[in-house]
Amino acid sequence: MVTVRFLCQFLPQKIPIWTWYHVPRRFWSCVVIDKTICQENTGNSEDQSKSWIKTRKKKQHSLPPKPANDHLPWEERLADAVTPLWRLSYEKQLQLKFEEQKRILLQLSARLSGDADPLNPQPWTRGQLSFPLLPTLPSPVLGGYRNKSTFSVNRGIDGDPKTVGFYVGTGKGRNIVCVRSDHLLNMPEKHKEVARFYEEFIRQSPLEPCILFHEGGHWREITVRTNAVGSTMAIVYFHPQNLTQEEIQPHKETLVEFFTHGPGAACQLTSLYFQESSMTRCTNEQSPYQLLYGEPYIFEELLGLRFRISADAFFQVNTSGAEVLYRTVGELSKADRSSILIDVCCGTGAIGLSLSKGVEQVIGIELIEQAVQDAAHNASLNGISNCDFRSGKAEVVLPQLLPSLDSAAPLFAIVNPSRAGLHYRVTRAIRNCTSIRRLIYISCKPDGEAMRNFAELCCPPDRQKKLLGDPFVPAVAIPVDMFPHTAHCELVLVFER
Ligand SMILES: C[S@@+](CC[C@H](N)C(=O)[O-])C[C@H]1O[C@@H](n2cnc3c(N)ncnc32)[C@H](O)[C@@H]1O
Repeated sequence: MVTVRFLCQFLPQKIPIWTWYHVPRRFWSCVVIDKTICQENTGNSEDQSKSWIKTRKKKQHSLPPKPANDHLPWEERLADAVTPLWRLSYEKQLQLKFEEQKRILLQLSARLSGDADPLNPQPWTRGQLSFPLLPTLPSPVLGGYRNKSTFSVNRGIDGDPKTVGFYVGTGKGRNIVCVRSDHLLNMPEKHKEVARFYEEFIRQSPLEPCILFHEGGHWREITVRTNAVGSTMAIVYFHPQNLTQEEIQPHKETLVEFFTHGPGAACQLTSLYFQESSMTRCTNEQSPYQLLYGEPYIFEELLGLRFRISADAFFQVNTSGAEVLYRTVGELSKADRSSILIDVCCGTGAIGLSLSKGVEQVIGIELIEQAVQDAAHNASLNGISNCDFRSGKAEVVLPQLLPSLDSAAPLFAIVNPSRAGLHYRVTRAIRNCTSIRRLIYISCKPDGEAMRNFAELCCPPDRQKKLLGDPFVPAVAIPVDMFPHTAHCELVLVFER
């Protein structure tokens, strides 16, 4: 490590990012806090003692430090943090993402094999997978593809604490700097514009920004959502600290005035929401999203369907990339008309609704109440009558639901959890439901908790863990790139038994 650090001093200043790509994970997770990619769930992992469903170990890489870019302008350092592949051709990005997914899947294969017999090496020890990994499917749009962005408020390059952008540096390193996002390739102009005007607004406001909750201050992040026809929803997050409703009210009015009749009117917001929140993230039930101005929802078109999206609801951030993802999932599902599709972590219902024509029934399960209401609304909005969306934690709903369906019709499941993966009760319920012969797992972080889920689905039967059904085996994997220029990639993994 020290040697590598030493040698790095002699490398040219502008080191292409891909030079470092062979040590991707540490590099990838280095600096940025991007809260808009996925909502977290409360995945819990009891029951992880058995050796081959191992608890995720702290990653042990003998890595060089991330490329020294301290000499670069802040904007470039931010681009390196948020969109670390931005210097590469898109072809090269896809190839690197493919290699990274392969690395993860080789890890999975090794894990499923237990302790490999050194006298009888398994294919994956020679870098081969036991199932096909298809090439990474590209995003149809490469620039400004995000339909949702969340901007932070923190100290900027000039030390002004009322700066709106993204972070370079880490909390741990106490070197966070908030940098405006005007140059980021994945961000549409409209998001940048709203962020700029929000900064102008909070700089005029007599209230302080909230940087560390316990240090006081009020103005927090802003989320911007846009759609293809130019609607723009902004959600301002505000820490109330000790202010009363009467004391907050004038600031809400000033915010509305600024964005409807003041300089911010240039953004042409179609919705302005305000959420008082004293936690990193609050659901609508914990602290209601208050509509200060405009339309309550934003609408999106996808695969010929129309979707209503509430402030609290998830929708994939790259709409045309999501079309590729859902089309791929549809092709892989091999569902027949008599089957029931269980759409676990269904959000606003996009997967289930897009596949509903080909199946007898769709049952979606989703934690966020507003998303469930959207999903039900979206079914009727599109004249679809065979979908039933249930609200609650999948780990509570699914173990009750599956036994009641077990012999009703052929079942197949699609799971698309947040980064935290599935609760073990979900994987156990699927594993023990003998009617489910085919499962599609869509993961935005396959080397995280999802790896534990894969092991739970594929391990030999284990009475102690109540994993009784036949094990699944991976059948095919397809990476789908929904996040050009970043290191993120969605992985679609089909399991069969
Ligand atoms: C990656 S999103 C996928 C949403 C949807 N499949 C789509 O493509 O739009 C994950 C979803 O899981 C939901 N979720 C998180 N934890 C959950 C849980 N324990 N039970 C049910 N849903 C959960 C989130 O609210 C979010 O809507």
